[in-house]
Amino acid sequence: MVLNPVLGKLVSKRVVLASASPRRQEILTNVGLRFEVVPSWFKETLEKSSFTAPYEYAVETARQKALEVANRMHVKHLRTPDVVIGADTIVSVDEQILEKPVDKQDAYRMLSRLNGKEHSVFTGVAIIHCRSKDNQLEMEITDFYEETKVKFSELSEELLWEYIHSGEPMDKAGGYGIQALGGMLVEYVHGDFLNVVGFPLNHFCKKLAELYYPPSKHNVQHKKYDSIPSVDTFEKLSDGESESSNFTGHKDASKLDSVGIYSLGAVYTSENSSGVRTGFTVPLENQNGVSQSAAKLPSKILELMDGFRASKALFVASKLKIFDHLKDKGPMKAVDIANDVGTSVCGTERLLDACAALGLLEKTLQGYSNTDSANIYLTSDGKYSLHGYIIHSNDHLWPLFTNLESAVKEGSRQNHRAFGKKADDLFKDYYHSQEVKQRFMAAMHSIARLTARDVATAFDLSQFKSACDLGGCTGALAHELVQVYPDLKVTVFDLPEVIANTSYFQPSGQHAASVTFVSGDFFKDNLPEADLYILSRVLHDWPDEKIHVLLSKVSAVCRPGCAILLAEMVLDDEKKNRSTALLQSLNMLVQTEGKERSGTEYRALLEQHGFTNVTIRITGNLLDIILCVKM
Ligand SMILES: Cc1cn([C@@H]2O[C@H](COP(=O)(O)OP(=O)(O)OP(=O)(O)O)[C@@H](O)[C@H]2O)c(=O)[nH]c1=O
Repeated sequence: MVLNPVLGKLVSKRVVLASASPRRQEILTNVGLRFEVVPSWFKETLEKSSFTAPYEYAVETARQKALEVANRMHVKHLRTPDVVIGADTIVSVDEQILEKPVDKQDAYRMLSRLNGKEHSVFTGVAIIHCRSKDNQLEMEITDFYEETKVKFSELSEELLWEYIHSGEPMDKAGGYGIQALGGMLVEYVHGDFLNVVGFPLNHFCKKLAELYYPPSKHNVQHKKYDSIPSVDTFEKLSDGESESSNFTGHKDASKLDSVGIYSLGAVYTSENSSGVRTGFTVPLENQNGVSQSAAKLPSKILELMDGFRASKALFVASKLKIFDHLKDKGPMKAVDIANDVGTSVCGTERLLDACAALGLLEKTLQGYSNTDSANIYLTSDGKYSLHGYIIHSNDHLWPLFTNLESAVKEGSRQNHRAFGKKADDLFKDYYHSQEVKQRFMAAMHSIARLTARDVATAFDLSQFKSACDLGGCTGALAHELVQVYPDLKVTVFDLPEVIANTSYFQPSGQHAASVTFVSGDFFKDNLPEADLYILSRVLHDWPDEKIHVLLSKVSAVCRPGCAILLAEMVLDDEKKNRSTALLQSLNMLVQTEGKERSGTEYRALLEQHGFTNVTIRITGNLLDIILCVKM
């Protein structure tokens, strides 16, 4: 649950935490923020002597961490994040900056320096708002730092070594963790405790308040919040505001400009720490005149309750090909669109308005037109069209999901309830009619196009000369692979009824000849020879028993030095963090005998078939990638 309305502003945005620190992830998760974790590859090697104050070093490192991730995601991935958050925590004592110790001796040196003294912990934070315009990444960076003073007691050598041998110091700035055993070393803390742990949550919320809710014009002299505004302030300020997930052009940004806190391109403001804490409740009087707390809007729950309405609005607009119409003819008035697609004017107008409010369309005096992302993702011939998957979601997944309750009660797929017939396996359902088969193939093609770059580039695959994409359907991934690795030859292996229908999806181009199609059933038939076997979104369709059949066949033809590459949504071991993947697992429940699995579960499946050196790359996108070279 999002407790804080300021954090609520991030709910509809794609937020990325550019940090591998489990503490930062926990602090932000605990307050209900939803985000993806994409650890930064920025090496913390800035020249310390070039900074006049230690906090400047922390802020600059935080900026570089966040910038590296924002740039990498923009270049590598198809969806630029809306917000990237980076942070860097350092300990400063006697004008020296202490980061994470490299070994036990280093930890000892650090802790000895801190022994019996007061030191400062600085966390620099950078918040980058991103948007992609004409394929260029535009960023607005805001940053700040927080200082907390910590004093260590006089500690004996014995205790210091005992602490070092616990292993706790190694991944922590200054060589201690105040939140755990290291708490025993500390005499006092002045300032924000969470800042020491790795993330100054309070200051972060104030910064967001400043960004998203700048003071109103009549109050413009108060340029900065030194407290977090109360709920009613937010509601008044945010009245009528639409929460587009693709950042600006969005109203928040124009508000930022109008009050001059920062402006597009003019980058960032820094400020020092401000320690005021205030609560979030708004006092109200009940009928007896007794003060009580106002009910906070459970925005997350309301959003979930409405989720199906938004999905269905998108589905219907896609089915009616409204985005295709607007791409060719927009901007158009509702009445003209209704005439063209043969729908009622009043219904069409409501649908268009809802789509505009959801950020899918733009509404101006001239009429409705597509947003940039509608042109790319929602038109049926868009560069990364999701049209096929949206129609599949509407026509196939929607009826299945209406039977989710039965699926949960019975623990099994619901195809018979949704479509009135029982098929032995998943693909028989899809391939019983030409229409359903083509719809399903278009859906798989949509997702494969969108994810292919990640699958192809998560690992360097240039040592492989041939690959076989098992269940490779239309060949979308195969074509991406041969673009990235021009020397690679890829065989797409899929059921005969699929292979017979792939021609519609083939691109023309110089590498097209490097992709060939072979029909067969990977559970029964011989597999083509290859150096690399790829299973992208295949294993999640099947129960463990069937996966063992498939992996043993792959293992049998896989020579030493050859490899297997899996692309799946990989769950965290505790199965509690990735809602997209966990919902996908429900999707598997309603229609297959498969499920989404954790890294440990995939590792265990692979290891049973001689694939022992498994590397898992969490991409932060739709699919994570697992590579395993056979020894
Ligand atoms: C003083 C103190 C620090 N830490 C951790 O120290 C790391 C600092 O290193 P960083 O470079 O800022 O972050 P990182 O862990 O390398 O992650 P990244 O953001 O990917 O660079 C962060 O983890 C913090 O929690 C604690 O957990 N407790 C404490 O009391």
